[in-house]
Amino acid sequence: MATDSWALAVDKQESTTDSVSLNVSYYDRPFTCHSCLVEDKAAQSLLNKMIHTSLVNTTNQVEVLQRDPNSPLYSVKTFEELRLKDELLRGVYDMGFNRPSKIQENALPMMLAEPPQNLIAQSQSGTGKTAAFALAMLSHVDPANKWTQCLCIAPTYELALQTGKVIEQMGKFYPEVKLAYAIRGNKLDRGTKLQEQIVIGTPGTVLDWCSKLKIIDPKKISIFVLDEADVMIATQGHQDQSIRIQRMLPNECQMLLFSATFEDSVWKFAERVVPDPNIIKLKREEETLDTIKQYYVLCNDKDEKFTALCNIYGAITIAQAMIFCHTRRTAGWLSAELTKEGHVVALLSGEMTVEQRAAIIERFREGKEKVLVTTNVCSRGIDVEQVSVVINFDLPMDKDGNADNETYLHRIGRTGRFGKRGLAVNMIDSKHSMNILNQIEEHFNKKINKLDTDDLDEIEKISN
Ligand SMILES: Nc1ncnc2c1ncn2[C@@H]1O[C@H](COP(=O)(O)OP(=O)(O)OP(=O)(O)O)[C@@H](O)[C@H]1O
Repeated sequence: MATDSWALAVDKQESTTDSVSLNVSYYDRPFTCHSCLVEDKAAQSLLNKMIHTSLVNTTNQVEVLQRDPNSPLYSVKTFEELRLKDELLRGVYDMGFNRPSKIQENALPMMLAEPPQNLIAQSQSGTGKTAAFALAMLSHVDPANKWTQCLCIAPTYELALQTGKVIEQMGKFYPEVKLAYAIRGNKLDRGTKLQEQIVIGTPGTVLDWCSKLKIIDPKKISIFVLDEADVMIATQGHQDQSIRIQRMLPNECQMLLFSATFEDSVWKFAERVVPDPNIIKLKREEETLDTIKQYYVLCNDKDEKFTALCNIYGAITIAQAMIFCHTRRTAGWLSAELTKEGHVVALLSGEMTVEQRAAIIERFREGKEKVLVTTNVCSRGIDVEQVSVVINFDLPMDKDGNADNETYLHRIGRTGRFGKRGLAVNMIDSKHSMNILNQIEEHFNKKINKLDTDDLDEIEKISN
C-alpha cells in the first residue's frame, strides 16, 4: 500500500523549519530523504485500475513490430472476427464491450495465432490490456484438461485480485474453466495437484507452487503472462522470481508481457523473459502546453494566495479544478478554507488508503465535487482528464528545490486534452518560487504572463 513517505518527509521538514524561523522559506533547503522518493508504483497502478471503470479515450498511435513479416497482421474490428468461443463472446458483450480497443485489436490476433506468438505490449493504464490477455488465456485453455495451463503473475496481492476479477467476469458463461489465486494466505499442501486451468498470483507464491510445493507442473504451462512489468521490476526480488518461473516453462510456452510504461529497465527485463517477441506500443498522446493559457499571480504569503484563488473563483466559471499543494498540511488547510467559503471540495490526502483515494477520485470524475485539492505525491501518475483549470498553489519542484518540469507538464498538460483550451495559474509567494517559475518558462520556452487577481476585468478576460 502507499506509504506516501515523501509527503511525510516534506511535512516533517516543514514543521522543523517552522520552529527555526518563520521568515526562512523551507524551500531554501534541499531535502535529505532521498530514499523517501521511491514511488509506490503498485499503489499508483492499482489506483488507476480502480478509477478506470471504462476505457480511456485515446487517439494514440499504435506501433507494431512483427517478428514474422510474412504473416501480415490482420486487423480485427469486431470481436466476432476473432472467432472467439460463443461463451467468451457472451462474456465480452455482457461486460459492455462493443468492439476491441486499439491494443486489443492489435494484440489479440497475435495472442490467438497458431502457432503461438510471443508478445511485449505497452500502453497506458486503462487502455484494455488486462481484458486482452484475460481473453487470450480463456481462449487457449482446454477445460477438459484438469491441470494448470495458463499462469499469470502480477506484482501485488491486490493487483492479482483485480486481474482475477476480470478473468472471472469474462469467463462468466464458461464455467468449466476454473481460476485459482496463488497469493499469500492461500495455503495448499505440498503435492496437491491443482485442477484449475488458470492461475493468477504473485511471483513468490507462484514460484513456490511451481517448485517447492509442486502444486503446478510448470512443464504443462502453455501461456505465461507477466502483467504490470514496470511495477514488477521495481522490486528486485520479483524480477528474479519472474525469471526463475520463466526458466521452468517449456520452450514452446507462449510468453506475454504487459506494461504501462517502457523505460530502459522494463525493456531489458522484457527481453530476458520474452524470447523473439512481437512488440506493440501504443504511443501516449504527447502532452503539450500549446493549448493552455498559463499565468502567474504574485502574492506575499499563503493567505494572499488564498485570496487570489477566491478572486479567480469569483470572476470566472470554473467547471472543475485541481489544486496542487506541496505539503499535506497546506492541502488540508486550503481545503478547509475553501469549504468555509462554500466550495464543494475533495481532498486527496497522504494518509488515505488506496481504496479511499480511488473513491475520492472517482467522485471527482463523476463531478460530485468541483475542486480537488491534492499534493503531488498523492496524485502522481493518476489520470484525471476532464479538469479545465489547474492551480499550482505551490509550484512543483524536485528534491533539490529546482523546478520539476516533468511534473509541471503532467499537471498542466492534461487540462488541454481533446483540443479543449485549458487554464493554468501559478501562485508565487517567494523569490524561490519565482525562480522556479522562471526555470519552467525557460525549459518550455514559453512566457507565462502575470495576472492581477485584484482586477476582476482582467481575470474575466483570461477565461474567454
Ligand atoms: N473493448 C472494450 N470496450 C469497452 N470497455 C473496455 C474494453 N476493454 C476494456 N474495457 C474497460 O476499460 C477499463 C480499462 O481496461 P483494462 O483494465 O483492461 O485496462 P489496462 O490497460 O489493463 O489498465 P491497467 O494498466 O490499469 O491495468 C476496464 O473498466 C475495462 O472493463
